[in-house]
Amino acid sequence: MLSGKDIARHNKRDSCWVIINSHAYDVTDYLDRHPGGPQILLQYAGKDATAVYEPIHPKGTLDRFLDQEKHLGPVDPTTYTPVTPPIESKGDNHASEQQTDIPHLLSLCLSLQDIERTAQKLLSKPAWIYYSSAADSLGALENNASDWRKITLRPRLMRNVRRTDTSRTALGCKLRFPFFISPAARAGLAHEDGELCLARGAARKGIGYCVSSVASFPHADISRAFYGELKNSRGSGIGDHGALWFQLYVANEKMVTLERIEAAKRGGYKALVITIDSPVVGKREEDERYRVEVNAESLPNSFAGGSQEPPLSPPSDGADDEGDGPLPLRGVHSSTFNWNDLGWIREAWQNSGPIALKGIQTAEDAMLAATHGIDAIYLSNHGGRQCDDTPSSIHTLLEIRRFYPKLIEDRKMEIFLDGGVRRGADIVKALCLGATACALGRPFMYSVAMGDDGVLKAIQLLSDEIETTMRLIGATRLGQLNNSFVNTKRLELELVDSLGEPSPGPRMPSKL
Ligand code: HEM
Ligand SMILES: Cc1cc2nc3c(=O)[nH]c(=O)nc-3n(C[C@H](O)[C@H](O)[C@H](O)COP(=O)(O)O)c2cc1C
Repeated sequence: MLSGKDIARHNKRDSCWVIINSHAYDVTDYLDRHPGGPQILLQYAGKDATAVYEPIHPKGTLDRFLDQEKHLGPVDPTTYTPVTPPIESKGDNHASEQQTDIPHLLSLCLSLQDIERTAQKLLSKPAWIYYSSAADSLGALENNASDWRKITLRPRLMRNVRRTDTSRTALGCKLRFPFFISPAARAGLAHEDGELCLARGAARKGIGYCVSSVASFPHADISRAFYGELKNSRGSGIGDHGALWFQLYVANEKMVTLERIEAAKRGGYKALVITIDSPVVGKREEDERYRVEVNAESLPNSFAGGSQEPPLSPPSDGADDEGDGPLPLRGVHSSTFNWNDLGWIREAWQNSGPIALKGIQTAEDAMLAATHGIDAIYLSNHGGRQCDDTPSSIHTLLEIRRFYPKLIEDRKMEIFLDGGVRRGADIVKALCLGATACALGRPFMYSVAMGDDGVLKAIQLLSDEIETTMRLIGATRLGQLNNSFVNTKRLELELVDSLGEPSPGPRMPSKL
């Protein structure tokens, strides 16, 4: 068995070992390929990195990304000092007492905002920061929250609205309600069952769940949880509704992307939702601040004199157009991914279901998606976590309506929206303007803090609100919703006067 002393000797760039969960790993050759950058690995060179590693990486990361020969074996735990994050692990409340009374807490949740407030008390500090953070000055996040209110409803009255039908088909799957769970990484930070809670909840209630590439559980387990629950729901009339889709991040290494697509096919995921808004990861300052604090307190000397870069700053000077060389700053996913990569992705997916592009923020890119034969566009600014001061998805929908109305009228491409959706009325507004369905990210992550019951409650709250709003504006079926039910004037004042060229710009062959 190795000892802490053996590991401590490998504390430099030319030989860098770390301890994770009492096992040693040689990451020397992995330094420049590490999506979180080499700096953070070098800070922990020769030391125990478990406390920082664990909350960030999905289970199985070491097996998937680090060659087996670099797994050096167990380290005697009496021979080194584990580094633990000094910051208290829970939020600002008595979480352990409260966790025992989840049913009571849920009974007090009458809206998604209530679920968020309750989750803030239950979640660990790193989980709360990771879920709630957004990019830069939070401008995009604020647009997401405020734009829904700029559209008002125009109720038509004196209609028989006793019975409503809220079902819809999206990406070839039947849904009981016109919303689904947005892909969000690392649900395991909120609950030990993480994504499994979301999968079971979606199946039980007959809604869609688009699972992140970066899930805390293997995609096969999530799919088993979903289809297992769907089978149990048969007979209740719900079992033929519900959908499991796969969100794809195109990775720096083509092999990793191909493996993800294979996992999606094997797991019976019915659509591929490719995220296009993340050539680099946004500058989320709360996340970065937390890491700096943890590192500074665990390793007091590593920031002496402020001379070192914060951990998420790998060298950016060598980034080039060829897709090789060091990763660009915050280059967690592929930064060369472009329209010409759709060819090999399609080939690998082999028509296993529709393909959607997630992260469209302009009418030009919506048009380009149509010319590339994409089945669905998913308007989103990533919950304000990527580029700051970007338009909300409902703003982008209005832009498309103004400049390319045919994209909506033809109904050849389905249209999804997410970002700041917190009320059933928001979803009704989007549907009035031509959206197929809406999705929610953070509210569902917060609901996971209360396990399966939390997820079911979030779905129930939202579906109740949709039905009530439909009745109050005089609609009984989703097909009846149209733009006469909404006043969009305020938000339309903010639209651009003209568009740029809907061309992909300079010719960009695939570099992957
Ligand atoms: C030892 C083997 C390691 C492997 C194979 C590995 C692998 C990965 C992978 C695949 C990602 C991308 C995950 C994603 O897309 O969210 C990542 C991100 C990251 N890793 Fe590691 N990692 C290792 C060790 C560490 C250690 C020891 C630390 C810190 C002490 C660390 C800190 C980070 C950070 C900060 C990110 C960026 C997370 C984000 O902003 O999304 N990693 N790593
Ligand atoms: C914690 C968190 C993790 C996310 N992870 C992913 C991801 O892995 N893939 C992706 O395409 N989008 C990801 N997103 C963006 C969501 O899919 C979605 O666009 C966003 O959360 C919608 O905004 P909302 O949180 O206001 O509902 C993430 C969002 C959050 C909050």
